[in-house]
Amino acid sequence: MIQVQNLHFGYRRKKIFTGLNLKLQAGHIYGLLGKNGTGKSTLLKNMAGLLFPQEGTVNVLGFTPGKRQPAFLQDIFMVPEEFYLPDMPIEHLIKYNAPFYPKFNEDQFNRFITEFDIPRSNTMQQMSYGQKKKVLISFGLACNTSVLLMDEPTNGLDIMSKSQFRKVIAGCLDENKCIVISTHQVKDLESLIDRVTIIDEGRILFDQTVDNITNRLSFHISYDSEEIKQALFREPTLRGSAVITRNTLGDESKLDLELLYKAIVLNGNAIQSVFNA
Ligand SMILES: Nc1ncnc2c1ncn2[C@@H]1O[C@H](COP(=O)(O)OP(=O)(O)OP(=O)(O)O)[C@@H](O)[C@H]1O
Repeated sequence: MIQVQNLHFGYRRKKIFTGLNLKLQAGHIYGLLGKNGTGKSTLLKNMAGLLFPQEGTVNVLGFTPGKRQPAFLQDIFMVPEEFYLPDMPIEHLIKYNAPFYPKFNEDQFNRFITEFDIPRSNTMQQMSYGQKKKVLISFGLACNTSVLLMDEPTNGLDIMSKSQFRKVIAGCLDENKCIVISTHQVKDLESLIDRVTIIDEGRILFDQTVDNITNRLSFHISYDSEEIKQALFREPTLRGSAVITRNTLGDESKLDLELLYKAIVLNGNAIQSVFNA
């Protein structure tokens, strides 16, 4: 569905990607993680046709995004980290934008707006940043595009909205859609994503399905000093140590995405060795 091959991209003299490869399939929610400035937004923009590869190719739904063909644009939606919505009521926003998306479903949009508790009578200027963001997310979801890219979607959302966000996203995925979410708010995504992709210094540092991760690794709190010492990664907590160990007993532990991220950044070889074995 999305194939990035040998992507080279940079801003003026600053190289961001020098040969990045990535393949994303339909039916999945991908969590794109990486430190500040590593190129997550840049990658999403290359996929959306907002930036163009300097070398290599990006193929999305069989299209070259940079050509910005109408058939491509009507089947992809990006919720950017920074956005501007013109000052108008929600009805006008729909009236002027929905026609670009043939699969837009107004009933669905209204349902999301209600679930997100958006004051319908307000114009965009009368809404808070979080409320505007929820309008944009609702619109993006209701467009029912095959590809949905979201850059830091939960930034600015309150606690209740974050859990509603997880609920609506999970309800929107089907086997024909691919959702890519770039975020630092890993806790917001933990129960939602089914593949973790970490980029670092222009390359893919880690790319595994959540099933594969929890099959091979166990995430738990340990009080056993020997186990803590042998762990692939450990972090002291107020009660025992949070550890990542090899899942030799077929445990079904819950992925701790923040711990995994730290482990890969700080002790990547140990974690990678489990997957390369
Ligand atoms: N328009 C631009 N002109 C020049 N440099 C840019 C531009 N946009 C981004 N950059 C630089 O490119 C690098 C990658 O930026 P990008 O926004 O893709 O990173 P990111 O991983 O999304 O970061 P964050 O997690 O902070 O959102 C950064 O070092 C940034 O300073």
